[in-house]
Amino acid sequence: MVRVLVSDAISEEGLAPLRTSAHIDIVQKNVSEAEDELHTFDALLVRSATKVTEELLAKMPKLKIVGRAGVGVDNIDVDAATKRGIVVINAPNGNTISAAEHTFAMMAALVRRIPQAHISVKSREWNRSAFVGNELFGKKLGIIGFGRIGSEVAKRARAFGMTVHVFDPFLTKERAEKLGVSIHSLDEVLAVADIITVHTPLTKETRGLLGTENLAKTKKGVYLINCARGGIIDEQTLIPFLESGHVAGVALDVFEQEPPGDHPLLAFDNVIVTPHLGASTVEAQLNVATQVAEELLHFFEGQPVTSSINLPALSKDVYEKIQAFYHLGRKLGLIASQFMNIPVQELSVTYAGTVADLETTYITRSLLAGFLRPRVASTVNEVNAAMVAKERGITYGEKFSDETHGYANCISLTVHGENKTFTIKGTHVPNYGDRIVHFDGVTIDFAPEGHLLYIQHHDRPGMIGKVGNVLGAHNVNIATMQVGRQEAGGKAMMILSLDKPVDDAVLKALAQIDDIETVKRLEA
Ligand SMILES: NC(=O)C1=CN([C@@H]2O[C@H](COP(=O)(O)OP(=O)(O)OC[C@H]3O[C@@H](n4cnc5c(N)ncnc54)[C@H](O)[C@@H]3O)[C@@H](O)[C@H]2O)C=CC1
Ligand SMILES: O=C(O)C(=O)COP(=O)(O)O
Repeated sequence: MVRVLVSDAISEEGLAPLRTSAHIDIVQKNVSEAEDELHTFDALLVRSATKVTEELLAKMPKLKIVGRAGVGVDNIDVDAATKRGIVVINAPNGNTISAAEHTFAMMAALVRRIPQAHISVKSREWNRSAFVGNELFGKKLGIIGFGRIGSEVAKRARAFGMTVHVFDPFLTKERAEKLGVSIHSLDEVLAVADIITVHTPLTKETRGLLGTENLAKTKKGVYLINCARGGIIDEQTLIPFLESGHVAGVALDVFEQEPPGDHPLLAFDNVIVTPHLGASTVEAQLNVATQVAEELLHFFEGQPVTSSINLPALSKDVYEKIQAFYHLGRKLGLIASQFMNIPVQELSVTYAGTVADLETTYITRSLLAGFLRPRVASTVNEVNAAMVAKERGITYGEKFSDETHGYANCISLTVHGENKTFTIKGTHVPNYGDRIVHFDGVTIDFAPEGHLLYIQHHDRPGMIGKVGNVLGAHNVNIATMQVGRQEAGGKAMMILSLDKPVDDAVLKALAQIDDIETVKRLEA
C-alpha cells in the first residue's frame, strides 16, 4: 500500500485519480497533525503552505516523491530531497491563466483604486473625486520574467492597448516577436515602464531584484505588482519609495513572510493586497491537483514522470524508447561496480548505434545509480546519482561512437580506478533481452541476469569439466555457462549463471583448481 500525505488544501475532485487506486491510501492532515505517522508515508502532496525542509524529510524515511500542486517550489528544499533520492514534481501549467488573470485584476484595481473605493462606499461615503485613477491604455508595462505567466499577462496587456517591455535574460528574439513585445535590459525596463510586474521564480538572483538601487531607477509615479513571490520586491526598501511618492502604488499577492502579520506596508493606502490568491480559482486548483495526482500514479506504476524538478524531463514516448537501455545501463553499472571493488575516479560511457540517438542522459543516470548502489548505504537512484557521484569524487562523461561491434546498439562503460581499468559492453536485442558482449578485454556473450559467477583462468583443456565437477560436488546447478578468451592459451573467462547464490566454501574450492586466477560472485 502506498501512503500519501496531503498536507495542504488540495482540490478533492483533482485527487480523484488517486482515490480510484486500491493501492493508494490518502491521509489529509497538516504536518503537525500527522507528526506521529510521518515515517509511514511514501508520498507528500503540498501547495505553498507546507515547508518541506530537511528536518521534515529526515522524519519521513520512506518518502519517495513530493508533489507540489502548483508552480513555485521555493517552499521545498529541493537539494535536500535530491540528496535523499526523493523525486520532486510540480504542476507547472495548471494555474498559469489564473495567476495571469489575477495579476491583471490587481493591475486594474491598482490604477483605478478599486479596493480603496470599495471600502469607502461600504463605509457609507460617496467621494468620487478621491478615487480618480489612470487608464491602462497607452501605458508602458514592464514585465520582469517572461515565462508562462509573464507571457499570458503580456497578451492581456496588448489587448488593453499597452506596450510591453520585457526583461528576461533567457527570452529569445523569436519568441518576443511572436508575442509582440520588445526585449530590453533590466535598466531600460526600469527607466521606461509606467507599471512593472514581476513574474520570475524566487532565486538567489531575483531575491531583492527590486530593491533600493533598482527602485531608484524607476520612473517617478511608477506602479509595482508582485504576484510571483514575496521578496522579489524588497519589502523594507519599498517603504521610503512609497513615503516619498516615487512609487504611486503597489499591488501584492505574495509576501516575504506569509501571512505578513502586522507589516508596515499594510498601513499604506496605496498598497493593495490579496492573501496569495493567484492560483486560487476552482479551475486552477482542479488542474494542478489533477496534474500532480496523475503524475503520482505514473510514478508508483513505474512510469516516467514528466514534470520533475530534479530529474531530466522524459515523455512517455521517449521513456518507452529508452526503457530497455535504462535497465541495461543499470546492470552494466552494477556489474562493473562489483568487479571494480576499489576506489574509482571516472566512469566513461559510450553509446553507439540506435541508442546513441536517444535521451542518453537518463540512461547514464541509471548506469551511475547501478554503479553506486553497492557502494553507498543510502538510497541511490537516478534522482541523486549525479550528486552522490560528485560527493565521492567520481566524475563521469558520455561519448558517442559508430563502433557497434556488429550489434544494432552498444553501450560501453569504462571504469578508471587506481591502477586498474575495467571495460564492459552490452547490447539490447529487442524481444530477446540484454547481452553482455565484452567483459574486461574478453569477447563473450551472456545474459546479465540472476546469480552470476565469474571465473578467470588460463585457457587450458579440461577447465569446464573441472569447474563442473566442483559445482556438482557442492550440489550447485548451472543454468548457463558462457566462455570466452583473449587468444588461444591466454587469458580466458567463464560466466556461469546459477540457480542459487553460491557460498564462500564453493568459491574457495573453485579457486583451488589449477589455472584458475579469480573467482567472483556477481549480482546483475
Ligand atoms: N501568486 C500565485 O498564486 C502564483 C505565483 N506563481 C509564481 O509566479 C512566478 C512565475 O511563474 P511561471 O510563469 O509559471 O514560471 P516560468 O518558469 O514559466 O517563468 C519564469 C521566468 O522567469 C525568468 N527568469 C528567471 N530568472 C530571471 C531573472 N533573474 N531575471 C529575469 N527573468 C528571470 C525565466 O527565464 C522564466 O522565463 C513563479 O515565482 C511562481 O511561483 C505561480 C502561480 C501562482
Ligand atoms: O503555484 C504557485 O507558485 C503558487 O504560488 C500558488 O500557490 P498556492 O498553491 O496557491 O499556495
